[in-house]
Amino acid sequence: MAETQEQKKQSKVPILPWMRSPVDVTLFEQSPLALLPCLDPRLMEALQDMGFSSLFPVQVAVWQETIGPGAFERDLCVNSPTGSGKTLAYALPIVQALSTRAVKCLRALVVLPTRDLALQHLVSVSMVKEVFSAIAPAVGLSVGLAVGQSSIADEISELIKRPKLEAGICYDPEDFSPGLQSSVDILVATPGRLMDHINSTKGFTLEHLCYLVVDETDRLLREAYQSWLPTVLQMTRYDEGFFPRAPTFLPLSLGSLKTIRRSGVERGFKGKPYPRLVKMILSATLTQDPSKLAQLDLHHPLFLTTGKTRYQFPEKLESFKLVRNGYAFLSIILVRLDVFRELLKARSRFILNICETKDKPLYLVALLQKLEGEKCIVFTSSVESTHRLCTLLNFFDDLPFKIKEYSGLQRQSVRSKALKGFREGEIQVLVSSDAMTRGMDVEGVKNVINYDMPAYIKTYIHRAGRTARAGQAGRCFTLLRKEEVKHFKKLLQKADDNSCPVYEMPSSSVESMHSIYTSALEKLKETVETEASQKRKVGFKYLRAANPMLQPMFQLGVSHRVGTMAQNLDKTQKKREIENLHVEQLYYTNIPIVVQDNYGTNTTLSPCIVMP
Ligand SMILES: Nc1ncnc2c1ncn2[C@@H]1O[C@H](COP(=O)(O)OP(=O)(O)OP(=O)(O)O)[C@@H](O)[C@H]1O
Repeated sequence: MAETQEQKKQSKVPILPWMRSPVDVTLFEQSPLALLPCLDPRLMEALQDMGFSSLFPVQVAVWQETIGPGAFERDLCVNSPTGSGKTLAYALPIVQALSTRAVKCLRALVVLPTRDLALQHLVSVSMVKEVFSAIAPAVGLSVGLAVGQSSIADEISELIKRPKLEAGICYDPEDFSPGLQSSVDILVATPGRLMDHINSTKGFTLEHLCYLVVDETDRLLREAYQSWLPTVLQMTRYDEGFFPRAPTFLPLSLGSLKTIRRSGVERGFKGKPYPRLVKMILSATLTQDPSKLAQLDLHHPLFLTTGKTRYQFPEKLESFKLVRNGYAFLSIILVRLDVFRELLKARSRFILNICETKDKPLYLVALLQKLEGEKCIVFTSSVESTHRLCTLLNFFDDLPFKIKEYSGLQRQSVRSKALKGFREGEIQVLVSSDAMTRGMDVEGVKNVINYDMPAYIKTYIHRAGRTARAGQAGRCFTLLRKEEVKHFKKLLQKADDNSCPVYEMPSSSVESMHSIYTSALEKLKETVETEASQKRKVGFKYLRAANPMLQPMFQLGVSHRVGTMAQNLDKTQKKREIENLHVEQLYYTNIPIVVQDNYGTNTTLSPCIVMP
């Protein structure tokens, strides 16, 4: 078969030698649980309780290299499409391997990206924890979570067994108590919280760690977070000689922590005096960049991938594009001319943005109607447009499906409720920003709609991957403006995919909605104005709460509120992703307010709205 353009391009990109001869996951068959060699019967039962009767190909391939003949001898790099079952692929062998452990201590660490703090990562990280929690107790193992969902004090009491002392933070690294033990065998963590525990939690140690999983590696390697990766690697590195190697780069606060791994053969690495930390890295869009992969210090890595191209879509995913029809567009413009003139006069950037979206909302509504209430996720490019679009859609009267928004602008409780409703089928359409693109697993999502075209192929892959999961069929629609068509074509070529036909949407299906659209736009305009004035008030309210008396509370990790606060205060600051800050300290001065993030960067919040 002739090489495609993308394959030719890829062959010119320098890749690491071990990546040139991968194990092809497509050559593996789905395997019934009963035929899986060495599977612990207790785990088989747990899997059956989850409703799983067989393992997917990627899970079989990883099993072969871990519990099977591969015997964990090599580090694994897995590139497998969204929804192919990567989580269980690493969870099952780790749990099986640890099932014979005699003493409880932290032996497996799974690190996932932070993403929008307090938003998506909590969902996807919790999902990873759910998978472990569904199988680990069957063999007497326990699983913990360190993601900043609860206060650090609560987290510590979950993770560390303290015979006499109550939960608390160790501010003095010298004050190391040997009586403390890990309550968990497996920890699922995000880098920020992991570093908090490494730096401050008495009794938290990685010295027994046997397995390190870096899920969604490409994304995680972008998260430096106080050098979490080199720190973890350093803390788990055993000394080849007899004398402990002094840590060379660790921060002072880590000085008292043990960085030399215990020797032993407990993990059964034949012929090796010291246990090697086994690493597994996984993604649907795994990086091939040698410099990035070098950070992981992989041991004799084995590359497992699906198919020939770097980016693969799920087998049963169909992609379509919706391109604006010239006549329909013109007629809509004519009908809405008055509204647009009005809107253009307005100064609010929200309203100007509405103008830019032109007829897309109408096409979206027509498409949703055609999909007849099937579960859909509609992706937009920002939290603001998520909110506006969802508000607008809800002004279309009599739509026969329920639409909710899912974004970082909402309170956590509201978001959780929306997601629960969506999972349970009470809500059929979820409008979301890219917060939901990675890792999110909601059963029965039949369609993904890119209301705004994704800028990168990786974003497209992860968005589209919310459907067609676990071997199910799914469709991905992308709404395109004329000027976007070329860029979109190029984008798909990166995944070597030219099969994205135009989805026919007759102009008649949108024409009948003109008047209702006009009135919905008017209502949206009013809502946006009302919300803008409310937001100013909210700014005052939050700042009043930022009283110096509350500082200890923030230091104990009640930090999301500060993030939310910042988000509500200043739109330009938001661009710098203030909502993602994990705030360590909050200083209150009259003017201005400064928050400090995990990188040690101070960010000044707009002083003009500070209440004395
Ligand atoms: N052996 C199995 N049998 C049936 N369903 C499975 C099996 N393994 C995983 N699943 C289901 O497949 C879905 C996708 O799994 P998972 O979330 O692990 O995929 P993934 O490859 O990590 O996807 P992403 O890259 O999008 O995070 C989940 O709903 C999971 O419950």
